[in-house]
Amino acid sequence: MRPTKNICCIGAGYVGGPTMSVIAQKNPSIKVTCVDLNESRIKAWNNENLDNLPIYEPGLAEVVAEARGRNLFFSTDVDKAIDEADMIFISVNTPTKTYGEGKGMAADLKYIELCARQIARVATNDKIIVEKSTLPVRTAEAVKSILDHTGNGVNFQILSNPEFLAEGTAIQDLQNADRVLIGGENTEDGKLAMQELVNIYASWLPKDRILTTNVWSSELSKLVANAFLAQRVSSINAISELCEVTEADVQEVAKAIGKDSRIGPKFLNASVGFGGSCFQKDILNLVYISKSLGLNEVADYWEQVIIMNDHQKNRFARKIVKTLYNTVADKKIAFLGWAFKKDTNDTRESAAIYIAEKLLHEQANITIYDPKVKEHQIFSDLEYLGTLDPEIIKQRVRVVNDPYLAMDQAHAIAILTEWDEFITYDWRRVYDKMVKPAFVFDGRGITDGLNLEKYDFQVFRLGKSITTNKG
Ligand SMILES: NC(=O)c1ccc[n+]([C@@H]2O[C@H](COP(=O)([O-])OP(=O)(O)OC[C@H]3O[C@@H](n4cnc5c(N)ncnc54)[C@H](O)[C@@H]3O)[C@@H](O)[C@H]2O)c1
Ligand SMILES: O=c1ccn([C@@H]2O[C@H](COP(=O)(O)OP(=O)(O)O[C@H]3O[C@H](CO)[C@@H](O)[C@H](O)[C@H]3O)[C@@H](O)[C@H]2O)c(=O)[nH]1
Repeated sequence: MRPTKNICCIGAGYVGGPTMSVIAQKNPSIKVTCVDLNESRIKAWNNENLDNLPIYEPGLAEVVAEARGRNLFFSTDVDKAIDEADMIFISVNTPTKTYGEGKGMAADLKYIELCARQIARVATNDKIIVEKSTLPVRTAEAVKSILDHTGNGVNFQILSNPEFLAEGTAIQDLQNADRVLIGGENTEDGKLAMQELVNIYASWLPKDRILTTNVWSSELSKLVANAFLAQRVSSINAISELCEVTEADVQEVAKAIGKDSRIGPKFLNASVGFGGSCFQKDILNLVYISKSLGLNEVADYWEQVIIMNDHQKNRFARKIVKTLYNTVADKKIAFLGWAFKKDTNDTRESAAIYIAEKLLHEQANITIYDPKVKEHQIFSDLEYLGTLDPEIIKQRVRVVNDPYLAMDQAHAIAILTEWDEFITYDWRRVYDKMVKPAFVFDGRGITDGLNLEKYDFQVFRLGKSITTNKG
């Protein structure tokens, strides 16, 4: 097996872009080419102005500035990059299927299959293929079958190397990963291929954080990691509802249980619901796999994590309507935040989209401010739902660049993303300009330290009963 001098990554998205940037930064002697069919995305990756990269991630621009043009390249010439590469990462999207068998549950593997067929068609020498995308367990079998039966007598080794970075902290997560997981075949060639990939990560990570397993354990571990993380959020969200009716405070409960080292303090923030492109998709995939294998109790167990998440979003929207005297019709509701979490411009599956949908069905007017999400993205998220009349969206939704403008003359504020800047606002000024009584619905648990009640706000924070300065 020849040493890896040339890497190609198919898919320059939220994973491919940052991951290849860090691999290139840490391995200056390896040429890394990230390719994508999406021309505007590649153009943005090549933009001179680093503020215009297609993805916002703290620290990403600095890494790209260091490696781009040295040993990091972005291109739309997929065939050329495949042909030149010793190792090919597949980092394309694997969304939930929207058609046919498994619709709404299974992962759509059409992009993966297209990549495998393209590699098989173009490759003229042996290559290591790395599954970077999140895939159902045993996908490597299908990839191998396509490569082996339509190839040109070329040998392929398939590795599974799922990515665990979280958006908003991608660069930090990549540079200081808790672990890297590499699954491969237990054969001579399989072990050599795994070693090639271990070497790449070992240029910056301690060896004991690089785990090697069989392919199936690696593929399945990715789905399981996300299922466990999301389960913690749904668990604490379930408790938040119980807190609201018992005068317990979910933040105090989370702190108390998190001190137990067996439970740990992370991922216990009650919220308006988890979003992002991964949790829901990957759990649905796990549920689908379990059902397909006849493991109905296993499927039901994990499905409950999603059911609780949907419930949390619904009840937050209902709480707003109920508190505003059972009607939000023609009232102005200010949204602080649209991204699914702070420090990202990604809005996929963001809870804010679903809260807006419900309030628009109640004929509310919504004014949205998010420090990183662009107006066209917000409108496209709402139109994509397919449940709202486009005319209604146009009439009732406004996106503004100034948070004070968003909150001016609002009946209520809904905090839907935990952006740090929200707690720095002049809340006295906000209060003075709002319709009274002025309500704040905190879906992210960030307002406690602000003591908004002192300005006479009526505050609902998930997991705590409504509070006013009168107690
Ligand atoms: N977003 C995350 O935080 C994250 C973290 C870990 C794992 N993952 C997984 O990584 C995978 C990619 O996720 P993402 O968020 O980067 O998706 P993305 O949609 O941002 O990027 C995927 C890119 O692949 C490109 N693409 C698709 N088919 C192609 C082809 N045949 N040739 C060239 N380019 C092609 C698309 O144009 C797109 O730009 C998914 O399986 C996801 O589950 C995502
Ligand atoms: O205590 C918490 C923690 C998270 N969330 C929400 O959960 C969602 C997901 O957050 P996070 O996991 O931080 O971001 P992702 O980028 O979706 O990352 C997850 O999904 C990725 C894609 O598979 C994995 O690689 C990561 O390890 C995994 O954390 C967001 O809406 C968060 O606001 C909460 O509501 N409460």
